[in-house]
Amino acid sequence: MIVNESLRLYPPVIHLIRETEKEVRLEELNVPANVQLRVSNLAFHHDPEFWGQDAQLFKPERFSEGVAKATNNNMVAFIPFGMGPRTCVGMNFAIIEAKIALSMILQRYSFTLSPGYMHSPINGLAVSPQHGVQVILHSL
Ligand code: HEM
Repeated sequence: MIVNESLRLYPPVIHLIRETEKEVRLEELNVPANVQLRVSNLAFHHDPEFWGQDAQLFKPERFSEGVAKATNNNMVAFIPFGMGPRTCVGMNFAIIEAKIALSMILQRYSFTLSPGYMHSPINGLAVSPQHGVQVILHSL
């Protein structure tokens, strides 16, 4: 739940890139050939229409009954790893790695956010905390 909610609010990749091979019609939009389209998963992830008026809040319990329930079966509402034939090949690896790292830390420590932490996510190669994440570890 925590991993999913983090990926929703702060997807490391904020848009999916596609390029038209030939002219295509997207509803009322005519897109010529050879145009690069950037589809903002970040916008979908923050859309109150999909997530409610509290879309900006960190609420891991949204995912308590799984992704399908959280998104109301809307496939584009939550796509941190993209979708379709070019979906991320590292998705399972990345999720398992995050869970293993978190559980290794939580077996040994509890932690709180340092008062010095400044919330400032920034998009570079991937979204990351601009000033790092300072935490205070408490040995268990
Ligand atoms: C939290 C971690 C990660 C996130 C959020 C992420 C996200 C993404 C996204 C959004 C795409 C584009 C999908 C699309 O265009 O539909 C992508 C593609 C890709 N990712 Fe990841 N990724 C992550 C970790 C990894 C890891 C660990 C690997 C490799 C071990 C990996 C390998 C790839 C590859 C090879 C592609 C290109 C797939 C293709 O074009 O066929 N990713 N990823």
